Amino acid sequence: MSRPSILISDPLPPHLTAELHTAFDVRECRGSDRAALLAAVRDADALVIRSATKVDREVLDHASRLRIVARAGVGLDNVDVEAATRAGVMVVNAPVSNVTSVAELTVGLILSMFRNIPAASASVRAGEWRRADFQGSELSGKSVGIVGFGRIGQLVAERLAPFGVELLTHDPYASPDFTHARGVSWLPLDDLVATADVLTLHVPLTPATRNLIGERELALAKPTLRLVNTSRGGIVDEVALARALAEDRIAGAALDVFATEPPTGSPLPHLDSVVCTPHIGAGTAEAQDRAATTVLDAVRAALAGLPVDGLANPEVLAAGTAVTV
Ligand SMILES: NC(=O)C1=CN([C@@H]2O[C@H](COP(=O)(O)OP(=O)(O)OC[C@H]3O[C@@H](n4cnc5c(N)ncnc54)[C@H](O)[C@@H]3O)[C@@H](O)[C@H]2O)C=CC1
Ligand SMILES: O=C(O)CCC(=O)C(=O)O
Repeated sequence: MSRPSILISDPLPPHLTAELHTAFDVRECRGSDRAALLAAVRDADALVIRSATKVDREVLDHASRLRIVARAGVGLDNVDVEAATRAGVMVVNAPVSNVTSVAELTVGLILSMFRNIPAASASVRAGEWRRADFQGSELSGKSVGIVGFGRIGQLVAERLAPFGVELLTHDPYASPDFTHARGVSWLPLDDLVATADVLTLHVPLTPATRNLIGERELALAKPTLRLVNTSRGGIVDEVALARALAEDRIAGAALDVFATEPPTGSPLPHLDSVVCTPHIGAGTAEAQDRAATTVLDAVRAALAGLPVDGLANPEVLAAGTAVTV
């Protein structure tokens, strides 16, 4: 009998994938290369992805043997979970794997903006010594608005509290009692945007959150607002953001994520008031190890016909459509 086949289409830590080879036929491809993905997924019993692989109906249609899609990270916006469920394919992610890493990057990006760290560093590297040009502001005493009070939003609040900031949040699914118990005031989104000196986004990308921060919201902001996006590019209307920054209607933005990655052709990375990073919120050894361990355990269980913890679509198993290989 042939060994079950695992297709890995985004990079995972090699020291964790090496041991798979003893029990499985492990193949790799680049998920961003659509033709390669469609060809390779035909023989796959499990598909392991990160954010660069889009698993939509076309991929599922090419994958008649597929039992499980395992997303080594949090966001499932690149997986059509509904279509997978209809196809009887389990979907699993690693929801707590990178929370600390993203919260820490968020704090770093906020401080980078307040103290002009990237520009000051580039200037010294260029042989300059322009101290007066890099006068910044203290974070202490400022209002920080957290959009989305889930795992990452809550940890960002916890990490920022010692800086002496006023913590505010908007999350339609978190009650004011819940946020107040954690020292964070709950506000409607418009009030949050209008009050904040820092607005940091921690929501999933869904039809309801696409362009959550657009022209109308940015028009409510104070000119001192600094926006941080370590969630997903599509949550901010990038055209409206570029306009608000170019017209000095807000003070700055720090962006780890973009609507299209890499953001070829976008004016945002070229604006002096923008700090940007290439989607590295989860880019730490610890987070990558946690994410890979979680999803590879799920893959091993699924391919052995054992129960899989934390499925994003448990109804697949309830319907009895998952088949033991
Ligand atoms: N830059 C990176 O490398 C990473 C980015 N992410 C992104 O961060 C997102 C958030 O992650 P977690 O906090 O772990 O997810 P989570 O599911 O724990 O929290 C998301 C929160 O957003 C809230 N929410 C949903 N719709 C909202 C709306 N319209 N307005 C305000 N709040 C809303 C939910 O109620 C929930 O509390 C992920 O979905 C992912 O897209 C996650 C990990 C790494
Ligand atoms: O490492 C990755 O794939 C990106 C992490 C991410 O964006 C997520 O976990 O949602």
